[in-house]
Amino acid sequence: MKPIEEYVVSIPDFPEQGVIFRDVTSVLQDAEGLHLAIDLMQEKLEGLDFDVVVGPESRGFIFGVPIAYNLRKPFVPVRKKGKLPRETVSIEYELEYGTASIEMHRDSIKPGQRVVIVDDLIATGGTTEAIIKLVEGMGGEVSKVIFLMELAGLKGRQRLKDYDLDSVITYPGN
Ligand SMILES: O=P(O)(O)OC[C@H]1O[C@H](OP(=O)(O)OP(=O)(O)O)[C@H](O)[C@@H]1O
Ligand SMILES: Nc1ncnc2[nH]cnc12
Repeated sequence: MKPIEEYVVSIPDFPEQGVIFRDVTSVLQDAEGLHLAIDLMQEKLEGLDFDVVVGPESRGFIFGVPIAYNLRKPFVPVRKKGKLPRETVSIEYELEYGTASIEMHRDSIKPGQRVVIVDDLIATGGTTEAIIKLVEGMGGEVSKVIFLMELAGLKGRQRLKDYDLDSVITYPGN
């Protein structure tokens, strides 16, 4: 089997000049790549006691749900603004390119619950920082944050230095 890094196709200048887009679809469209990605991410949670997996729309859903299912945990989606039907908590944040607003249902995390956040990629860390604020605002504790890919040059890890963060593939730049 190929190493996981070889399944990722990198596209320069997408969606704008200067960004190197690390395309997760190239991993997903290969049966071995998909299997390996989920297994390697899940390994990062071995021995960890926690209550719930939280993942952001849309690429966080792809990895968060199978990991939650395999470990028999609930999955709580973080959605882009205006999609959730019940009472929400929301927050605005900045991305590597542009700004966004995300929401969670207000009753989705109970005080004291230990949360694992799962996403495909950390760039600036803005998305994860926003999710952490929502989770902690509801009284949850963030036990760990895991990614398939980390763009180390964008310093998301430093931004989230108070949290236990792990990734499968690290790119030194962006
Ligand atoms: O560390 P950051 O700078 O916050 O960037 C990383 C986030 O950006 C991407 O999602 P995006 O908001 O593009 O949404 P998508 O998954 O729907 O494509 C990616 O899936 C992460 O969630
Ligand atoms: N460089 C990048 N590649 C893929 N997804 C991203 N999300 C934010 N930055 C990204």
